[in-house]
Amino acid sequence: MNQQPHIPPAPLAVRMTASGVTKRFDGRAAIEDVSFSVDAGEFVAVLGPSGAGKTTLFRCLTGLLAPDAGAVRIGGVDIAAVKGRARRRVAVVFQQFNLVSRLTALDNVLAGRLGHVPAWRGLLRRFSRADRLLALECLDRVGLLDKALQRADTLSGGQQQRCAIARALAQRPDLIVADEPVASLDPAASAGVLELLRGIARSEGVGIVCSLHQVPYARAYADRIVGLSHGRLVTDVPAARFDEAAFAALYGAEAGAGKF
Ligand SMILES: Nc1ncnc2c1ncn2[C@@H]1O[C@H](COP(=O)(O)OP(=O)(O)OP(=O)(O)O)[C@@H](O)[C@H]1O
Repeated sequence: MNQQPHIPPAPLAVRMTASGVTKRFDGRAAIEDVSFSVDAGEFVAVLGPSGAGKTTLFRCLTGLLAPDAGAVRIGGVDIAAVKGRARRRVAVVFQQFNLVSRLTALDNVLAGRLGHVPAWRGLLRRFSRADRLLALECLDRVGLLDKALQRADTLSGGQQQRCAIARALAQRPDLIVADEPVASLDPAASAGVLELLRGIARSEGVGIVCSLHQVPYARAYADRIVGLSHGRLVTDVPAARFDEAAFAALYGAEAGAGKF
């Protein structure tokens, strides 16, 4: 297998735009009037204290929740208006990887093709040669080609997350939404996964939105940082400009500069 697998990049014009997104529960806004965009090839980190609305925002970005006001457009399409397989425009990477433990890494990555193949093929796991080759290329891209036939539950945490990223890539999405993808990993594995995500944004042209708890990771790996506080977007700056004042504005001065 080639050292640098050729996975064709998503069209460069594609990006995510959230405009005026508001979601209320029992009349109370979990997020309110949130607007930001992600360009193709861009890695955007979402920061914010617990309860700020990150989960609600991410559920709106993936189309799982329909906003009460505003819209999320991916490649110009309102994601809340598309159903089922059409949601393949957005791939999700989860904190707990969400792999099928008894399946091989390759079979897990092939699950990323389910939105592209006829339902009967998916049910019978009859994937085409082209799909299998693409899945292998995605495993190669994340450095796991030699683990393709290994059961997912025999992989390390970092390898499992890489496998989940390969599954997301196999979906050929316009946007990858990574929901605290390193919260379950040790520092070395975390750095590897974030490095990989940043590289994928660059080389595959996909947009990446990634929630993180550790501010230093966001500053080190993201292109831009958006900050949510009490459901509102209070920060949207290039990562290099996210300074101690921005940190204090987001988390409160008492949060402690040690976390910066
Ligand atoms: N299904 C729901 N029903 C009622 N209230 C909800 C629901 N989901 C979220 N909320 C409320 O919306 C607000 C934002 O919650 P959300 O889970 O989006 O925050 P978060 O930033 O993801 O927090 P954390 O980092 O702790 O997971 C909270 O006040 C929460 O109680």
